[in-house]
Amino acid sequence: MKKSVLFIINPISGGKKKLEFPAFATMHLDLDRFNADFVYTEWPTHANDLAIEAVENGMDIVVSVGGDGTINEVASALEGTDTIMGIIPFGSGNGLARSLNISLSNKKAVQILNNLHCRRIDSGILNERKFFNMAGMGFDAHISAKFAQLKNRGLKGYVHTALKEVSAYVPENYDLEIDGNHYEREAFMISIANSCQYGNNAYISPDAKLDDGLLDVCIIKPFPLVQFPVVGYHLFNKTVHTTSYVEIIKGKNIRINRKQGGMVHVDGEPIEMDKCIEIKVKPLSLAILN
Ligand SMILES: Nc1ncnc2c1ncn2[C@@H]1O[C@H](COP(=O)(O)OP(=O)(O)OP(=O)(O)O)[C@@H](O)[C@H]1O
Repeated sequence: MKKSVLFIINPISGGKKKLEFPAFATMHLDLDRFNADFVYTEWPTHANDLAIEAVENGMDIVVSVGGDGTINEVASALEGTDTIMGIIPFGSGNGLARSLNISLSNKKAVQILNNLHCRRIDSGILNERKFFNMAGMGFDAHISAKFAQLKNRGLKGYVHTALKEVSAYVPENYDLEIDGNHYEREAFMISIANSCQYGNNAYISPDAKLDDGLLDVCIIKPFPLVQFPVVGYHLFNKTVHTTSYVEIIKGKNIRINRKQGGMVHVDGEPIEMDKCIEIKVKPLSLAILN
């Protein structure tokens, strides 16, 4: 029997037009195996509504056509259900797709769906908000909030925003409890990594595995601004965890107390939250075509 598949397309992700996508996907999809439908999101969070509806309607597969934010909305609906997720990377950073080795070529990404090969990955939950690639607080959450206001998405916009904001940013103090152990740290930012990278092959936690039942708490300590290019070099060289600026602690149950409430991000989507953050891992809770 043919599998029903719904493609949920974010028209703005990655700053790329996607008007041709349904015709393109139909051309490369194995139509002996799939009945395909396509829908464009019309507002932020719409992908989540559409994916919830698809699960209720008994769709076999829902494909996110977008970046990590779109994946987050779709996967949040699919996680813990029998509906399988597919990914066509069309974002700015594509962190999860890259970590899963899903090709950035649209044609190859569609052909991956044809194989119907499925794997399960862990997900994280941060104060009731699910995440699948990366969550965090501190500088990157601050940048996510600024970036969300930009019309011009993409790596260039992100780097430009980060460079503009970094000199004025003040590191914060955090109390952490990770699987019962306590730590007090001053940090430029804290990333909770399910996958190994933020996106664009910036590897914050090169050893992180998507299916090990663990999250990697990456504490990025304050560093002199002149070291910014050095830290950047190590990020892209998969060696940042060997520098004195990054400490990584793996765990399942994580509690982080800040001095005051502020921005947090889940898969790059900024959210204002209270000062206490509780994070848990849900092992192997999402099935993905890969
Ligand atoms: N029709 C729409 N109009 C405006 N915003 C939308 C629409 N559909 C989705 N969005 C929002 O677009 C934002 C960006 O999506 P997404 O994260 O997938 O792309 P990206 O940021 O370019 O890529 P990445 O996260 O991989 O860097 C999300 O916050 C999502 O809620």
